Amino acid sequence: MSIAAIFFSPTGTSKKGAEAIAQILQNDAESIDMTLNKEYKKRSFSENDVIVFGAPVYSGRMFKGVKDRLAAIEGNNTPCIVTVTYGNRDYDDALLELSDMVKAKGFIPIAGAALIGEHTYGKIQVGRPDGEDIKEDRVFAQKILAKLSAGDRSEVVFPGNIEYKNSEGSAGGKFRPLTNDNCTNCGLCAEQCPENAIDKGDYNQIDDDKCIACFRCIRICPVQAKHMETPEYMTFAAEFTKKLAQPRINEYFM
Ligand SMILES: Cc1cc2nc3c(=O)[nH]c(=O)nc-3n(C[C@H](O)[C@H](O)[C@H](O)COP(=O)(O)O)c2cc1C
Repeated sequence: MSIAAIFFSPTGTSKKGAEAIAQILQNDAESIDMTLNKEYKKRSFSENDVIVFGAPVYSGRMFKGVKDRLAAIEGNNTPCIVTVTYGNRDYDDALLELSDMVKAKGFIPIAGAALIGEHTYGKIQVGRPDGEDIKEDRVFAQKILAKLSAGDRSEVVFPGNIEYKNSEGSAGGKFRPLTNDNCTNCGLCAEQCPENAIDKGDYNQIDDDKCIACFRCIRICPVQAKHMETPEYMTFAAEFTKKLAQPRINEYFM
């Protein structure tokens, strides 16, 4: 039996939840990071394996590129746990969409969760998932273990609209990070950009069509050269932070 966490996680919050759950199921669970847009090794899982999927909510949906990345992954009646992480606004149809996506690939969602993570924009639920969230994830994972050991592989039906919102799906956000004079041309941002949107010869240049505004480049830049400190963004971020101040709770389904 192999247990793996498979995730798309530009700023690392979805990774935390998926890995926390997978590690309770098996302490040496594999981590398969599908954040980058590249050719992934084909993987096929059996009915004896268990996969924990994780991805962020983008505009109430899955980012379109998640489906492309999952092309390399195949289940064969493989039980799975679907988790989405969202920034305290709402997860809308994203959990249902991820569940439908993996079902089409041969997985059986026997549990799932909509988890709170720090929002990419503004200062919303900063630091989440925190220690308390991870504790809750672990309690949930213990319940999954009990379900599995009872031989119960019943599928969970998740909330959401059958006709998902935003019919086009999510292509990401509209903000385009800038680069300041701190840049040392180390190239990390371009290497780690999930959609290869940053020009490898000129890190100032961002391909508008490719960038998904995930802000991974801002989070990982070792010298804080990538930023989004425009007056428009700062105004938006302050208002958004105020609007989403009331914390929501993690929701677990089994
Ligand atoms: C383009 C974009 C759209 C987002 N849409 C939503 C949303 O609809 N609802 C929400 O609560 N959070 C939304 N968020 C916040 C992310 O879901 C949240 O920050 C998540 O924790 C990021 O996951 P990651 O760290 O795994 O990349 C959005 C973030 C981005 C970048």
